[in-house]
Amino acid sequence: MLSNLRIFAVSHQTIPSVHINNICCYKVRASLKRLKPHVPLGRNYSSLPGLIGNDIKSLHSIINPPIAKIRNIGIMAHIDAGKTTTTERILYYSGYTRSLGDVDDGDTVTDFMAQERERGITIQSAAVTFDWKGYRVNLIDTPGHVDFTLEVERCLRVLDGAVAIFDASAGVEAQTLTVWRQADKHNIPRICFLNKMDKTGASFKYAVESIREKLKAKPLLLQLPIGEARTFKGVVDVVTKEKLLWNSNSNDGKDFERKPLLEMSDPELLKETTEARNALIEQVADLDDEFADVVLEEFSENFDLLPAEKLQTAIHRVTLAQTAVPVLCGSALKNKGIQPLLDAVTMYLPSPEERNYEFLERISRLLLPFADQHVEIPSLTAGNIALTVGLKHTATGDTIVSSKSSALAAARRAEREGEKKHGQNNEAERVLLAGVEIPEPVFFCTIEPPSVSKQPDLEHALKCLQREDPSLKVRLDPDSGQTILCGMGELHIEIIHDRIKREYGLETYLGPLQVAYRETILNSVCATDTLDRTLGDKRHLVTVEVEARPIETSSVTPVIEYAESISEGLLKVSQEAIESGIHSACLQGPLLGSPVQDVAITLHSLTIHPGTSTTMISACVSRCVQKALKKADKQVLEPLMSLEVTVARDYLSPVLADLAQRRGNIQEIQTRQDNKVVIGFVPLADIMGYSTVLRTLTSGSATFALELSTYQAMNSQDQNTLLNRRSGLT
Ligand SMILES: Nc1nc2c(ncn2[C@@H]2O[C@H](COP(=O)(O)OP(=O)(O)OP(=O)(O)O)[C@@H](O)[C@H]2O)c(=O)[nH]1
Repeated sequence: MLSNLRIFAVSHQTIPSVHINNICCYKVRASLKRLKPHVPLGRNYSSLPGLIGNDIKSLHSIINPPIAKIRNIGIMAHIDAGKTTTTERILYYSGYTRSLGDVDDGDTVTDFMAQERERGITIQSAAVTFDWKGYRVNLIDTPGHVDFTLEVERCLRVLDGAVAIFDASAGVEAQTLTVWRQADKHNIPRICFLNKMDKTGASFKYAVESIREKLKAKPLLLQLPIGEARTFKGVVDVVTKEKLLWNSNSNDGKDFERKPLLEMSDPELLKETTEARNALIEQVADLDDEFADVVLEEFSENFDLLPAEKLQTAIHRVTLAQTAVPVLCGSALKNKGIQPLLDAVTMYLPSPEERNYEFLERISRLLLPFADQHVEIPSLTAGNIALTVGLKHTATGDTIVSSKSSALAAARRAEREGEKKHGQNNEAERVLLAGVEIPEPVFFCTIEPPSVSKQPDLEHALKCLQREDPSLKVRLDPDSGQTILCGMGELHIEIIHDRIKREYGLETYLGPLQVAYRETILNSVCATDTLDRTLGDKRHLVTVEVEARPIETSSVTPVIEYAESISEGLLKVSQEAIESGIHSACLQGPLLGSPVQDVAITLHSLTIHPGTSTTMISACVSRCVQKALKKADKQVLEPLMSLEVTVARDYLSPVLADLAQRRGNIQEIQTRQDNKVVIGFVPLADIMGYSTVLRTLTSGSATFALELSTYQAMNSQDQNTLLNRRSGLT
């Protein structure tokens, strides 16, 4: 079955079977005789006799690798930067070809159009597949000439990553800018390869600077060249502190030696590499909070102890996030630096499953429901209701469309037909079906698996249940590390508990049910804080002054304001760090550790020492806001429920008497036939276990409905009792 297949080009030949997430790349030629499969696809390869050219050595790539081991990448650059030469080396080292092709001799694999071979340029994108160290790489060599940008654009749509090749003597050239912008548009993670390091005038420093300045990208220097121009003989791997030297007697560059840099033999190079590695670690830590935490917690004293794998994983994440680009160098013509480039492709560029496409979701079966029976159907027309099976990323309340473009097309149609809903400006929003409004959970309790080994099973069960029921929230207690279940009521949590047992075969233990309180402050307060830490050679210094004041929003999302002097020059990354610090401080109030509601936080002053990481900015702002909240007069807010009890006339009095004891506030008593309907408000803390009590009071004749109305301030006596109870004093 063809499914989730990105078609790059169409062939008139029938393809026996195509596997998901491989790129299908048949060049369409006028004569079928010349049709050349550039991707050996699927099983039954033998059914394509005679289509494999003599220059193609390996057929082991027929076996389909796991998706995590696939890399769909493109090569892009300015004309003549060396894409085709680099591709030829890649094919040779991977075992795809037996000999090295040469653009200047007109015998390359990918430039196979007559015009391409004659002119030594790439016109049409060519695709090849090869294996490298257990990875399947589908590679597209794109044209560098400005006239063929449409071709580049067509390729970029199907790629997961790209290698941008530069002429190291020229740096960023005009066409590089164009394709770079196209790659930006398609959100393609990239690595840069500074080619032609052997050429007179080659300059690593200059090329890196031009990436920084012209492309406005942050280069991550993963290698340093050993020599330049005529003296270029290899590279240093900055991540592992090894030198890679190519054998000058070897014609094809297959042989090279990789050796750790030693103080004795290479003192200067080692010093330079250590400095580059430290700078790289700091740069990556600045861009990746997870890595920053690892560095700060474990390796801040000595970066040399940081394992290469940890740095590589973080570089992979940063590359994927496109907040920086790894830079490598070499000389394709002189056969140097290509093998580490291939390692970098598999290590840092994403697999298809790591990329977000517009529609990934797959429906495996379509069913018509008849109560608890289902009948499988092949298709469905608009207006019907059916069930689907196999959705992995969809949760209750989502709208599924076949693609973003079909959503937009539907929006345009809806607009033409005058069905435009008022107040919704975003085109895509207009086609969304009304989602479900998710109420705030008011109860919580801890949930524990029968043994630690069952924790992953519990997490899986809760994840599935949450997708089905968005009113169920699960979080981790930051202090105890326990899993907390937050739900709409006692019955809700009981049912979840029961479903985990029945449907997932897990016997779990629930802690006592607790009310989800909130907190607020009653007066304006200011606080200042300074965070000063030195990490490696780098000083992180932040000083901040904030004001917290009460406002009326009924929301736990704080309103954030900036003094004019700050907002002017504030970088987006710093602003995000500040806001994340404020949000995290407001999630755990000083009284009960509950979310803080109805506050505005104003940033009055902020000084950031150059080079300070965003993690440090966040941490300092968070600490300062917590300080301010602590200083203020505080108030606990409790959930107030609206209650409706339907009771037979004879039982009205005991029900009212009971509600009076529960701090109930009766608004109205209506008559509905023989019944009385009591409508009012009651604090949640006083209505726990109400169903059992009501059943006893009314001999099972009453029913009730409970819903969160608002959060109200507790009176000081009740608040003190609660605080004392929580702190274990009573
Ligand atoms: N000195 C030097 N020359 C190189 C290197 N790589 C490629 N060249 C030369 O640069 C010229 C262009 O190389 P190609 O590989 O065709 O470049 P391309 O980027 O594919 O060019 P288009 O397909 O036309 O965009 C050729 O003459 C190559 O021999 C290198 O590493 N060093």
